[in-house]
Order: sequence, then structure tokens, then C-alpha cells
Amino acid sequence: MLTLATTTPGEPEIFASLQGEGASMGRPSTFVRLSRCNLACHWCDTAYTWRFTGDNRPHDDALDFAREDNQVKLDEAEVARRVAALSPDRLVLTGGEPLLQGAALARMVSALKALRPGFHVEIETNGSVAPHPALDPLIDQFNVSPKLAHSGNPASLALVPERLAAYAADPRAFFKFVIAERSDLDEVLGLVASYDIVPERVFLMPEGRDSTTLRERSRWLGDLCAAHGFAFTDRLHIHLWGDTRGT
Ligand SMILES: C[S@@+](CC[C@H](N)C(=O)[O-])C[C@H]1O[C@@H](n2cnc3c(N)ncnc32)[C@H](O)[C@@H]1O
Ligand SMILES: Nc1nc2[nH]cc(C(=O)O)c2c(=O)[nH]1
Ligand code: SF4
Ligand SMILES: [Mg+2]
Repeated sequence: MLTLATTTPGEPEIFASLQGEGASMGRPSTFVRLSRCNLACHWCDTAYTWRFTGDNRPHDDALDFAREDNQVKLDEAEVARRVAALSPDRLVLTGGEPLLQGAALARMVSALKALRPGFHVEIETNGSVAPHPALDPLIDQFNVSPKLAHSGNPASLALVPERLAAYAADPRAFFKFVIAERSDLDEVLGLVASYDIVPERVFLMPEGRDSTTLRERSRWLGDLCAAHGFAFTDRLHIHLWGDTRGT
């Protein structure tokens, strides 16, 4: 059984869209959003997957449901059927932290690949949780987003050395750092050096949940990317559809 986030009460957050971030930005993809997280980022845009008190989304009060309504359990085979029924041939597993449900995800992805062979599967992860051994070989791309100090998480929870080292050595992994201020770059440079991360696999992404903030931060972030040989990624879905569930 998988526990998914919801778009409206009882409706699992499974939707077709465009990948809005990172190396696959712009590609038609189906998203499956899992419930729960092991971290608690101050600026998390999907806190409804893990913070059930409804106190941190002033612009989205109407969607801050009671705890039971913010998650729904679905059988792995049913999730696979729903994904296979949508047109994209790419899947993005996200959350919350999807790797917390690794064993069930492995069953779901196996069922999906049996229904539609050749599906490309990406996973959005905060990089602090090891992929379940049955899931790992089924994943084509890891979008790893280690959390810097401004996320508000203790570094001891957010930055797990053996995990970061494993991703740094895995050619399937891209790193995507959320940047709010210019000085955040120092932490990125420290991690890239400590773990020997290939700069071409590093994306810097502005923190922001609205187009105005993203555009403003993109101006200086683009310059930093160019200066340091990192890739820049925007948040395409925010520009196209705003900070809305199911997009
Ligand atoms: C909601 S997270 C889910 C996957 C996983 N928990 C993680 O953090 O990577 C998906 C992506 O959105 C990013 N994100 C969340 N809130 C954001 C914000 N306010 N601004 C920019 N990126 C944000 C995360 O860093 C991550 O790259
Ligand atoms: N369109 C779109 N692209 C995304 N890329 C990563 C997302 C996420 O929330 O993990 C996301 C999302 O929520 N929507
Ligand atoms: S790790 Fe991801 S889902 Fe969890 S709080 Fe941070 S951004 Fe949100
Ligand atoms: Mg998102």
C-alpha cells in the first residue's frame, strides 16, 4: 500500500504535467506525490504532505484539510494503472520524501514497467534517505536536492555523508540546490568540493513560490551559475500555473 498526498479530499495527487525543474525541465511527465517527509523545510511548497496542522499556507487555507483528508492509501497496482492510463512516458516520483516508501514504490514501478515497458522513472529526493534495494535498479534518474542551512533542518539530519557520497558517484544523479541568497553558494561550493560532485550535474534553483520572486532571484543566480560552471534551473510550473496542487 502507498500513502499519497491529495489534490482535493480523498483524491490522490497523480497528474500529468511538464517536469518544471532540473535536467528534464519541459518534458511531459506524470507525477505521483507521496505523503510524509523526514525533514521539515521552512519554505517547503508541499508542507501539506507532512504538516497536518494547516498553519503554514496562508495563501492556501482552503486546501489545508484535516489530517485524514490530506492523505489517501492506494494499492500499488492501482497507482501503476492510473499512471499507465495517462499519456506521458515519464514518471516523476515526489512528495514529501518518496524514498520513505521505497519497498512499496518498487512494487508500483515494477507493475508500471510491466504495463508500459520503457517508462522513464525519475525520483525527487532530499538526498538523506537511501533508496530501497529493490527500488534502486528501477530508477533512471535521481534528482537530489540536499538541504542547506536556510531550510531550517539540522545538518545532521539533512546532510547524510554516506548518502551524498553515493549520489555523487552515481551517474544517474543530478543535484538541485535551492538558493535564497547569494551567500548560500558558499555551502554549495563546500559540498561540491567535499563530495567531489561533477559541476555539470549541479543545478542551482531559486527559492520561490511565485513568478516575481523567482524572476528577481534568477537575475543574480544566473550570473552565479555562469561564473561557477553550474546549470541554472527555473521552476517552469510556477510560471505556468502558479503554486497549485496537481500541476
Ligand atoms: C517538495 S520537494 C519533494 C522531494 C524531496 N522531499 C526534496 O526535497 O527533494 C520537490 C522539490 O521542490 C523543492 N522546493 C520545495 N519548496 C521550494 C521552494 N519554496 N522554492 C524552491 N524549491 C522548493 C525541493 O527542494 C525539491 O527540489
Ligand atoms: N510541474 C511540476 N514539476 C515538478 N518538478 C518537481 C516537482 C516536485 O514537487 O517535486 C514538481 C511539481 O510539483 N510540478
Ligand atoms: S525535504 Fe522536500 S518535502 Fe520535505 S520538507 Fe523539505 S522540500 Fe518539503
Ligand atoms: Mg513542487
